Amino acid sequence: MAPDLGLILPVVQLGGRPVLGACELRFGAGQVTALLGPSGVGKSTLLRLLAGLMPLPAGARILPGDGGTLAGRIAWMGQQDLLMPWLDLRGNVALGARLRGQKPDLARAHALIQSVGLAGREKARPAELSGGMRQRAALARTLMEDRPFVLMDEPFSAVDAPTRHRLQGLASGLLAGRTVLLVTHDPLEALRMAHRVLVLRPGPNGAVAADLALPASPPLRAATDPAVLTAQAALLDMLADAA
Ligand SMILES: Nc1ncnc2c1ncn2[C@@H]1O[C@H](COP(=O)(O)OP(=O)(O)OP(=O)(O)O)[C@@H](O)[C@H]1O
Repeated sequence: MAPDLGLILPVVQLGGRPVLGACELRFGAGQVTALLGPSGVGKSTLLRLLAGLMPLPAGARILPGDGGTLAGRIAWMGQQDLLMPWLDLRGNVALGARLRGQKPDLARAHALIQSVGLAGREKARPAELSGGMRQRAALARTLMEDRPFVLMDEPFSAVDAPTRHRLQGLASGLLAGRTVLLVTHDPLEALRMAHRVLVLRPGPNGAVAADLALPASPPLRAATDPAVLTAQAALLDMLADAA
């Protein structure tokens, strides 16, 4: 199982204004932690800081539970599939290794393509795939990296609701055992997939408005689960108040 992940942040300033309040967070080992909050609260900023896509402010610390660093141990999946239009599906899934000048493990690529339900489409270019298929390809490419930490920034928001529902199920199974941060605007997605939901709030006075540990039952939860529906209503209220 992947280690847990600690993050200590002072107030994060962007463009001369505070975005994320100071916080000390620990994301559970092998768990999915969902990050919700109003638009602009700093959810993507938090992921970008962890991914090294922006400089850490003075005093910030990233603390993987095994004492190592995050370098080379993060996979990223975003809202856009970022598939290369000139590569076929297999080429896209195996892209990371090729970019690093390594020989891709094509057997692994094939197995992942199968597990996301795209067997037989290996030669298809992205333009020949539906939006949901492209996100499944992006999921396979993310998992191809086989990293313990996975950062997901609204990974399913660009697809229709039934496709999103299926992708949540697929991703939950395939991400098991990894330490995942999932940014989403969708309370139901958070409640179905996550072990824990953090609601972020704007301003400098502490980044976390609510910290919900979800019932012990592992993801994926049923959308019809009464506990999920009650928590969904509470989260929607909380997000509406914070917006
Ligand atoms: N490089 C930057 N320079 C200045 N301001 C920035 C920069 N990056 C982000 N911001 C601002 O920081 C705030 C937080 O942005 P961020 O994208 O993290 O929010 P978010 O919670 O992910 O929003 P959304 O839910 O709309 O995607 C926003 O007001 C944004 O305009």
